[in-house]
Amino acid sequence: MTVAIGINGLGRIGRSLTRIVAAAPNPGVSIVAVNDIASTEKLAYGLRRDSIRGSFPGTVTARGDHLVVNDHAIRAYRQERPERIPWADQGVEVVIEATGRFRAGGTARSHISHGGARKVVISASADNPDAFLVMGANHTSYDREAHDVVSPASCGVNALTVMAKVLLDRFGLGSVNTSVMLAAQGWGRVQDSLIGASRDDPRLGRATGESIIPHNHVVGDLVRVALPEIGEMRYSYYCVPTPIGSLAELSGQTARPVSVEEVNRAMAEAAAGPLRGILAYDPDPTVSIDVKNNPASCLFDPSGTQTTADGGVKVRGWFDNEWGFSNRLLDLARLIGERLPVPSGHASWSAV
Ligand SMILES: NC(=O)c1ccc[n+]([C@@H]2O[C@H](COP(=O)([O-])OP(=O)(O)OC[C@H]3O[C@@H](n4cnc5c(N)ncnc54)[C@H](O)[C@@H]3O)[C@@H](O)[C@H]2O)c1
Repeated sequence: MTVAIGINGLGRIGRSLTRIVAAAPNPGVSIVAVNDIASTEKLAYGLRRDSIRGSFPGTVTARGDHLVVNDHAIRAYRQERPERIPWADQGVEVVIEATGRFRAGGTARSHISHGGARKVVISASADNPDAFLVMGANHTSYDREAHDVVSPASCGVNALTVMAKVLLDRFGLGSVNTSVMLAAQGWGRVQDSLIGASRDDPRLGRATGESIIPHNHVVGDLVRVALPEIGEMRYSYYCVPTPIGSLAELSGQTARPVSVEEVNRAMAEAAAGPLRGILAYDPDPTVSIDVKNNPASCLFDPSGTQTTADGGVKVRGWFDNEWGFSNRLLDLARLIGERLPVPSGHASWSAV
């Protein structure tokens, strides 16, 4: 089946979603509507020209209130408030909320209560969603009746969680400490500017090209939401000036001493087996730009593995913070869209 999706916000994430869907031979989703505060002409330009990904491999034009991607016409709305977007008019089932402005579960819910969509996926570590669902870790806990607004947490959480899951399942894992180095974001500032800095942390308004900027991201708490067995965690998060490509490192204590070879074999087996497509494994010496366009949540780097005789372990993974995460958003939209509950009075509704 094909899930009809709408995207609110055609920025870095929204454009990645559009490119991924356009390039896939059988994406399982169809983008039927988008919304942004930018004009349709600007949205088309933003898809055609991209400083990180290069020119669009196909055609994108603005035609009235539609964005035409290759031969596919997408209704483009221009509303500033989520409750004003008439998703139901286009048959949108799942909205991907990707503006970064409406991260609160309550606000995002208006895509359903006012816009007529069935479900919402927030493209960020949202505030108070019905569930945090990390693909490969706890996505099977999705409850189609109870979960209307879900969040896949963040790109860093996804990268850490899949490595933690392999270690936890194979060797037991506790006393976990993590670091994420996140590539530049759209909200970053070229010069110091404290006005409009994201959230309350003034350091996020500092010039991104000049510094490694610590950030109080709740990454560890969200890994624990996906993997509660992991227990207490400590975590650090840094914004770094690379344009794309981010790094996640995780250390902890295994239940018994393990060797570097055992850890790397476990990761390689998971990447070829149960976590195929979500965890990738590459023994070639890697730097951050090498992960560009990689669709996995985490590209495991075996050269980063270290162990100690008393059960200490440290692992390293790379992730394309836009591309990998956008692939997970689409995985989640498919998972949810294919399990939509039957509305009362529709006994023979499909996709049950
Ligand atoms: N970029 C990444 O690497 C990344 C990775 C994971 C998660 N995220 C999260 O995804 C969200 C979006 O990030 P992004 O990098 O795509 O941001 P972005 O700034 O590139 O894009 C945001 C888009 O939303 C539009 N917009 C702003 N206000 C709007 C409104 N009121 N109504 C409709 N559209 C509006 C903007 O015009 C822009 O096109 C953020 O919450 C971010 O934390 C980003």
